[in-house]
Amino acid sequence: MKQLDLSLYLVTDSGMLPPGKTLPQVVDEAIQGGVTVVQLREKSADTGNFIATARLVQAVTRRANVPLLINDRLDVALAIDADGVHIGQDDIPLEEARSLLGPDKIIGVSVQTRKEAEDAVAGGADYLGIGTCYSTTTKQVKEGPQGPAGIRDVWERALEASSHTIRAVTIGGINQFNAAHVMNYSAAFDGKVPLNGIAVVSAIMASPTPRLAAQELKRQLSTSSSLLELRPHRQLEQVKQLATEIFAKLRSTTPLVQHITNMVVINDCANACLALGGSPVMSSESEEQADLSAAVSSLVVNTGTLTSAQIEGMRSAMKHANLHNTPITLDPVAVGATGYRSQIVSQLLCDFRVSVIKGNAGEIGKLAGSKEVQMRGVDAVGSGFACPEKIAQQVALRHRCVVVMTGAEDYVSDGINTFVVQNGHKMQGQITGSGCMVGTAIGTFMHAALACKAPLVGALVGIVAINLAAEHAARRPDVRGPGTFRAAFIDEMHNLTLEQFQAEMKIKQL
Ligand SMILES: Cc1ncc(COP(=O)(O)OP(=O)(O)O)c(N)n1
Ligand SMILES: Cc1ncsc1CCOP(=O)(O)O
Repeated sequence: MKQLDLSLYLVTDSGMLPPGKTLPQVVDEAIQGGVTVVQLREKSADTGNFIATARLVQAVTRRANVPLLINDRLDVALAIDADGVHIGQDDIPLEEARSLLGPDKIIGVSVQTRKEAEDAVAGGADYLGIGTCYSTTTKQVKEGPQGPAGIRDVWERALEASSHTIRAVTIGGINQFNAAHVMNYSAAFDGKVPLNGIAVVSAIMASPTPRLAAQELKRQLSTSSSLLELRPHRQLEQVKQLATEIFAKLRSTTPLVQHITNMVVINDCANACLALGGSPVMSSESEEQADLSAAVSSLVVNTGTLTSAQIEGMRSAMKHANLHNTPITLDPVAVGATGYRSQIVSQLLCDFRVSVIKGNAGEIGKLAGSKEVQMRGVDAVGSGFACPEKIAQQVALRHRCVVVMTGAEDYVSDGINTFVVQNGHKMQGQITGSGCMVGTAIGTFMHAALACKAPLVGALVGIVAINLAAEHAARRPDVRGPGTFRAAFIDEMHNLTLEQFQAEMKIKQL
């Protein structure tokens, strides 16, 4: 196999150069920042200028021992003895390119579909450029963006067709905010086989500081590798031990937990967060999310009473949370109830990496594409799933996150490990917002959970803690109905001790 590190792949565009910088300078700085392969893409240069520019860039790439590929133009590649070419579906056919360049040169092929991937593999491509991932202003593309789920689909086919020998990057709209999410979400076969890298144009070419831009992208790539380690096989005893550690850690750290939540429950969620040991911040204004994100430890996003302004706030907060690797707990309230909500939630899941999705059976069922349990307003209707743990597991695998599906028993899965929580009290169903408070509880523990590299256990701790508080509240003699339960519920979140948590948690592994 040819030596080729595709992890951070720069495609040039001299039309985007920042003022005062030349193309070779930008390429040089980008390589210093960690770019591992360069493709010279000069769409408007005539042949003479293309060759002259290629020679200048080649002096830089050769010095750094980084391969230089030429976009589309075999004649230019041959003229300068480049390391290879990158060709698209409308360019010179792969077989002809191979016979002109010989077996040792690198040939990359752009693919958008499973069929194109199969053909490129059969034709002997060295790597694939799968795209477009997200919308981009750098190139006019014929088809809409595929999102990381579409990229995963093509990547899985390419791997199968090549018996796992082909390499690939994805391209289109990738930047420092979404690079880790793209790598994590597009990884094939239940997240086990990541792409070899990302290809970017504007994220580096248009940056006034290309070295820093490349460094930040590299940092995001290493975040994405570490995400693969967050889902080891777990044993029940180890989970209980970690759960106790996470519970104790929260009380000694007071994390700042930002909520963008609905207007029905906002006050209860803020109080629940405080009572559990967190510090709530309830801002949804998009303009302040960049600043807030530097201080926030965990983000809870709840779609209960969506407005356009709130959606903008969510998108901005989630984008910055992804940049800082801050855990996001998404509560897709009423996701199946209207087409609008479904579309907003699926766009959020396409664009941003979430650590946990928490929902009732109807909401999680909708995300699984199941019709067994449906939504009426914000409530799930129907007799329940024949196999609830499979639904939770399926959604966790699809979205590469932890899924908490609430109900009489609560299912928690990261796709690899699945647990059922048997704590809780039926009075939780008699007050509004108890589901939203589960989202708050999970979000409150999630910072401590990530510090222990255990998001699955963090979600378990959140749901156990709040369910135990409900059990304790319901037992109190002063609780005579939903109103007094609601106040007692918050009290008991505050009063819950580590010893009670340890002794009373009822978790079973499935
Ligand atoms: C790495 C990588 N992937 C895809 C493309 C797109 O190539 P193509 O389809 O040939 O389109 P143009 O680049 O020619 O506009 C690429 N250049 N690099
Ligand atoms: C060349 C190319 N091919 C598919 S999208 C694209 C441009 C990607 O540019 P950017 O990284 O700026 O979105």
